[in-house]
This record gives sequence, structure tokens and C-alpha cells, in this order.
Amino acid sequence: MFVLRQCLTLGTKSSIRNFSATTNLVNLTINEDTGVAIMELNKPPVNSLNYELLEAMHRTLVKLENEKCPGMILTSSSRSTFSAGLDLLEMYKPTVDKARRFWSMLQNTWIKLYSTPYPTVAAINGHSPAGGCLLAMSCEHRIMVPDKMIGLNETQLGIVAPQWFQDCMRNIIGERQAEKALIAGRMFTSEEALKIGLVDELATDKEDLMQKAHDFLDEQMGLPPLARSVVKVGFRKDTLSKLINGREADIKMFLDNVFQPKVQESLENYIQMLKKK
Ligand SMILES: CCCCCCC/C=C/C(=O)SCCNC(=O)CCNC(=O)[C@H](O)C(C)(C)COP(=O)(O)OP(=O)(O)OC[C@H]1O[C@@H](n2cnc3c(N)ncnc32)[C@H](O)[C@@H]1OP(=O)(O)O
Repeated sequence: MFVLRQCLTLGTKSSIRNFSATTNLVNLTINEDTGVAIMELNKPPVNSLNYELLEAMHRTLVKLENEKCPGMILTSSSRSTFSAGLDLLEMYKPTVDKARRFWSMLQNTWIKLYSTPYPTVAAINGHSPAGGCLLAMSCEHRIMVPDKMIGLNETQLGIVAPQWFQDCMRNIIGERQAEKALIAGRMFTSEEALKIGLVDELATDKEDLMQKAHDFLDEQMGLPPLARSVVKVGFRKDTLSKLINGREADIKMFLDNVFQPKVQESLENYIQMLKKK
């Protein structure tokens, strides 16, 4: 195995391969024999998705696609959390330019992740609320460790999960379960998530998690890749096209919402609550 560490602050393709002393928001490991990539989110403590992490993810996804990656495992370096979802500080009192840039990068990253031609598996080694759940749902297969929480909890924060977040959930657990979960902003334990099909498998620990993730990819990589990817993208194209054709409207929806005084108040209270925990 060799390790490529992708450094956020590095701009050129050649420098991406350097080890760097500065923070690596995404650790990328590629197995020399199989080509399987492990994309590990590494923004302590909880992988909150700010602009920089999303950009690092996007850059990694572009690289994997260009290099004809045969399969990818998405996981986290945190012991407690897969991803805490969108970084609340990106949405709290932003400027219009900052908010627009952030949302646009979230769209870019999701479009890339949701449409990869190669198989993807989320190795969910911790809590996975809101945007964290979106990342997991965007992979083809989800394996989760026990006793953690996953779900789209936006309603509970006084904000609304965008249509494409909702569509991803509906595509996985079906109309009725998704409607109930989204209205309530429900978080599921790993065991409950398995029961409703939000995750596909449970693992006993991190080692088992990674083994199961590799097993899934081995199976997928045995299939004819072109046929596999055409079927995958065929299933996902309606959800993808809705956002791709409505990106500006989606940004406007975000900007209209994020600057509402009530939304800012909810975000402020929630951030304070998290800090006091
Ligand atoms: C506004 C318009 C609407 C548009 C729609 C937007 C759709 C939104 C999608 C989202 O993803 S919103 C984010 C939702 N996320 C959450 O509700 C998760 C909040 N976090 C937690 O519940 C917990 O942190 C955790 C993930 C269960 C982990 O718990 P743990 O005990 O391990 O860590 P903490 O002590 O709680 O947190 C450590 C540290 O991190 C900060 N933090 C946590 N989550 C976020 C976050 N999402 N964004 C920014 N910062 C976060 C937390 O405040 C702590 O900070 P410090 O106290 O160390 O400074």
C-alpha cells in the first residue's frame, strides 16, 4: 500500500502527491494491487463540512475519476463521528458571497459523489447527521458500526433539508418512511437504520467495517464496469438532473432561507447548545 496525502492548501497536480505538514483534510490511500481508494475525511473533531473540506473532497473525486478508480471507500478519521454534516459556522451570519460559494461547492461535491461511475461504499464509523447522512446516502452501499446515530435531522434544527437531500433518502428507504423521517427530523440508531434499509449492513468494529467494505467492492469490481455504471447512473439520473438543471434556483433557496432572522436565531441557539455540551 502507498499513501497519497492530499493537502488542501496545495494547488498544482504535482504537489498533491507530496506529504505535507499542514492539515490534510482528506487522506487518500490507494491500494497498489487493487486500485481501491480509501477516502478518509480528516477534519477534527467531527468532520463538519465547511468550504475547504468540501473542496478537498471535490478535488479528490475529480482525481479518482480521472485516474479511472475501480472503487472507493468513504470513511472518517474521527473516533466518534463520520461527519457532523454541514459546518454550522458556514451558515451563521455569512456574507452573501461566502454563502453562495459554500452552497455551490456543496452542490459540486454532491454531484460528483452521487454520479461516480465506479462503485462507492460508505464505511460509517461514527455519527452521521444531516449532511453526513447525505454523504453516506450518496454512496452505493452503507455499512455502519453499532450504537451510532444517522439521519436527516434538519427539521429539529428549525431548517429544511433541501429537495435533493430528501430525494436521496426517498430513493433509499421509500416514500412513506422518508416522509415520516424527514418531517420529524428523525435520527436513527445504527440498528434502526439497518431495519429500515437506510444502511445495508452493520459491522462489529472498524476492522470488520473495512473488511465488509472491501468485500462489497470486490463483488462490484467483478462486474463489467461499463454496464454497471450505466445502470447506476440511469437509476440516479432523475435525482441528479433535478439539481443540475436547477442549481441556481437551489442556491437562491439556500440564500433566501439562510438570511431569515428565525433561521439565524435557530442556528445561534444550536451552536451555543453544542458548545455548552
Ligand atoms: C439555513 C438554510 C437551510 C439550508 C439547509 C441546510 C441543510 C443542513 C444540513 C446540515 O448538515 S446542518 C448540520 C447538522 N448537524 C448536526 O446537527 C450535528 C451537530 N453535532 C452533533 O450532534 C455532535 O457534535 C456529534 C456529531 C454527534 C458529535 O458529538 P461529540 O460529542 O463527539 O462532539 P461535540 O462535542 O458535540 O462537538 C465537537 C465540536 O464540534 C462542534 N460541532 C459539532 N457539529 C458541528 C457542525 N455541524 N458544524 C460546526 N461545528 C460543529 C461542536 O460545537 C464542538 O465544538 P467545540 O465546543 O469543541 O468548539
